[in-house]
Amino acid sequence: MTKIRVHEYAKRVNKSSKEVITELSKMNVSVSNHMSTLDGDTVKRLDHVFVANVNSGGNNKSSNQQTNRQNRPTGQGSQKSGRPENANSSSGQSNGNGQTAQRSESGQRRDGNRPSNNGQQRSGGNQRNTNQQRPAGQQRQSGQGQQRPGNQGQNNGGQQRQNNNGQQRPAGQGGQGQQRPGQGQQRPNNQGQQRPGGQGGQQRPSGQGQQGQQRPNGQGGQGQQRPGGQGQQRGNQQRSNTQRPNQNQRPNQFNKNNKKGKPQKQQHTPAPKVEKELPSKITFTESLSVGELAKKLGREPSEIIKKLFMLGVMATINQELDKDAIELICADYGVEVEEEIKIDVTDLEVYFEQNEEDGADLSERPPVVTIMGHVDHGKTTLLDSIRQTKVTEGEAGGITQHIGAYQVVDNGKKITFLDTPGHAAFTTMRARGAKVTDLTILVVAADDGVMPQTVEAINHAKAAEVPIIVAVNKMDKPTANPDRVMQELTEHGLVPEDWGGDTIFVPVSALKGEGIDTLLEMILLVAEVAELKANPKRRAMGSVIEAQLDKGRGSVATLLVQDGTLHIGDPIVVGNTFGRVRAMVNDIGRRVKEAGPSTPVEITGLNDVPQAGDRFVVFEDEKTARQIGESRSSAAAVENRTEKSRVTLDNLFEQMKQGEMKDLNIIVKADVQGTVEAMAASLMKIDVEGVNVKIIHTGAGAINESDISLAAASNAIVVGFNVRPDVNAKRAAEAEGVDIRLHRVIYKVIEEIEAAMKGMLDPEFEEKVIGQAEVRETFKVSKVGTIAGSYVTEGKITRDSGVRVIRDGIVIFEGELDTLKRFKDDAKEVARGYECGITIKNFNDIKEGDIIEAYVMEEIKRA
Ligand SMILES: Nc1nc2c(ncn2[C@@H]2O[C@H](COP(=O)(O)OP(=O)(O)OP(=O)(O)O)[C@@H](O)[C@H]2O)c(=O)[nH]1
Repeated sequence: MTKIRVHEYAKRVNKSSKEVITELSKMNVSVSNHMSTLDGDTVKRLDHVFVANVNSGGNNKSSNQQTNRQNRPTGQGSQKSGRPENANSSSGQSNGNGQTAQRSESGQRRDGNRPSNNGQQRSGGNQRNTNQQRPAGQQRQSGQGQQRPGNQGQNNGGQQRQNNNGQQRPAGQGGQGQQRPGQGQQRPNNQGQQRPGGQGGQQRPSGQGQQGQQRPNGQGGQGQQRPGGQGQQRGNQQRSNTQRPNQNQRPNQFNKNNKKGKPQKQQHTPAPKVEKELPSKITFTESLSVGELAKKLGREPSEIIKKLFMLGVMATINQELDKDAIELICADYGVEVEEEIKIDVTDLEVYFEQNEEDGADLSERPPVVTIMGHVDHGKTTLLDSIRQTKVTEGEAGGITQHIGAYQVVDNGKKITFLDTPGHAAFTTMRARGAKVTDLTILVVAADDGVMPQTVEAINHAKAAEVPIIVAVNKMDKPTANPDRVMQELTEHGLVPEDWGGDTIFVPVSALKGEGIDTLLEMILLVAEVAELKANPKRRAMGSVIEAQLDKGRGSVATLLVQDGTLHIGDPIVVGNTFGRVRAMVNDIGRRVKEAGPSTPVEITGLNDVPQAGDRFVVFEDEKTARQIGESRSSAAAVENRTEKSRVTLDNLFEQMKQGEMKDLNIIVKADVQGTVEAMAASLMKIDVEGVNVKIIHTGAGAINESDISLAAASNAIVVGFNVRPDVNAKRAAEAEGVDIRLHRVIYKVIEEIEAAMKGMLDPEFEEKVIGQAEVRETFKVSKVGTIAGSYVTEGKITRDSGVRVIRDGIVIFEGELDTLKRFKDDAKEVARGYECGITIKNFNDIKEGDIIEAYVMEEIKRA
């Protein structure tokens, strides 16, 4: 015999689970609850108790059972084949035999009660139902008419109660006897709908009685439902009737919503929970919360939380999970995970990185060339010379116009020259992120040789990893000595091809236009080797060469198209500005409709003035361009308010730790070349794991603006040894946030940088320059020494300040101030704009024009 649960059995024998459990305990069979299973033996033993009781209950009972048994085989074809429990559910109407039996019972009881209650119930309105139920429940529970007057009283009113009681009490077993036929009747009622005809004929009389009672009693829905769902409805009603009394005993087994008339389904045997099928793969960006992951996996969050708990992670439903956690959980479910990388659409660099995959549509593009060199070595003359010889050649009548760049054609091939000579502009653009230049022409005057700015230019080009062609200029001059130039450049790593190196040297005379063709030829050669390519079919992108606000035309920007083709009307984002390309003018002042790769054009139509070096990108539609432009501009405003994160010795270790720094770029400036070299060599020897010291530029003399712009572009630190920054450099360093470290003792420089790299930099005091005075006159006074008649040009000089004497940008003495006087009186401090007399301890070699810098040591408050 199949195993059966206590409650199922209880239903089968029309008893409550409690009764069955009690009986079991009497039999010494221990069961924990109504869900416990009973084996065949126990069932037989129980049958012995319950079925025997039933049988002995009187004629009615036996007839009842007979009716039951008869009903099953005869009335319900489907029941016959199914297990008793399934009989009714197979008919789709009710939940199972056990339940049906109960329902039938209660329904029947109701019917049984009703005939005598009829009149009262009608007048009793809805209470009638409860009225009927309660007795039914009582009868069923006890079979002895243990009515609950209280309940009935509440529901039905005293009169009814009495009547009910009155009816039921005398019914005694007879009441049960009445139930049985009802039970028999019940089934046909339920089944009657399914199988019209069925046993309905026999049962109808009592069934009708039931209906007759219900209808007048205002259970309105029933009347309407009857055609389709009468049996169900009735069943439901009966069920509800049955439930109420049963709720005390089996609170969870019945649906309280049954008033709605929905057929109840198997609630006593909970169906196994059908779990959603797992997805084969899920995707996420950055992270997922536990709740989101659960949703994606189609699982309960609690299940995920449990799994996390097993992995040692205490999580809540809203907790964000990192990639590892997500992967672990998904691996546990056997689900594949993919992280979607979110692209910041407002980052224009992204578009530049993407364009490298164009493949088939790539075609050759003209090289973009910058001319650099020392002052007066002939950069402007060379640019003019190239332009005159080549531009006018092809474009007769074209009025050359300065738009910051121009193109020439040589041997049918174009070359684009950036018209702003000098490395300052070059580096400024680079500092803004623009990698515009493909090639640098280093102009060196043959009569002058390598000069400081020549070296600067070399280092700027090297830092930008741009190949160099050397134009040895002024070859027409009798004093020209190209060999000397070559010799000197060798020392800076530019070795001519003739000498076994790979640098191209072209002797030219910019003034006379000699050697220009060869120079252009060489440019094209280098460009060819570099295989410069672009895709003219795509939307344009590039960089701003220069931009200004024009009174009549508004914002005017010269753009260098680096890839794609720019058209009139294109929606464009330029730096933090946006708009539509309204008008385009080329380098010879002609209006053009489109501009291909490496072409410089001047455009109007932007909402604001961008900056040189800004990137531009054309978008599909104006709305996108506007959105991106606006969000960039607001982001830029926020960024402006926050400090720039250039490397400084103070944040070096932090940056190294975060893996942002692999090279520590240093620019070394010192008073004499020998010191520069010594410094550079010592710095190179610093050996700290994880970071290389890279000297990107060295030079003798004061720290100038160019050093700062190079430092800014290359994220470098400037180390000054016995030198000071000039005014412009100071301003630039402040603006760009470049760290300048000034020293007078070589080992201290090394020590400081090494300590910074090891994260041990812990200076307690910081020097703060408080003012500067210019020596206007000197007085030699015996015993006192030299008095410097000075004028305070900046800040203030105080009695207790330390001083430095600076001559031509070089610190010649550092020491203490001895006396500070205003006229004849000692002064505590002298402010800017006032004259004063200064003497310096142990130093009398002061001269007119010297700068006295006053400083104090301030304690640094560490964060
Ligand atoms: N003899 C001779 N003189 C030249 C040549 N190229 C330039 N010069 C002269 O050198 C001087 C400086 O030339 P620029 O072209 O202004 O030099 P630059 O490098 O542009 O100078 P800055 O703009 O000050 O950096 C001018 O007087 C030119 O005429 C040349 O090939 N031969």
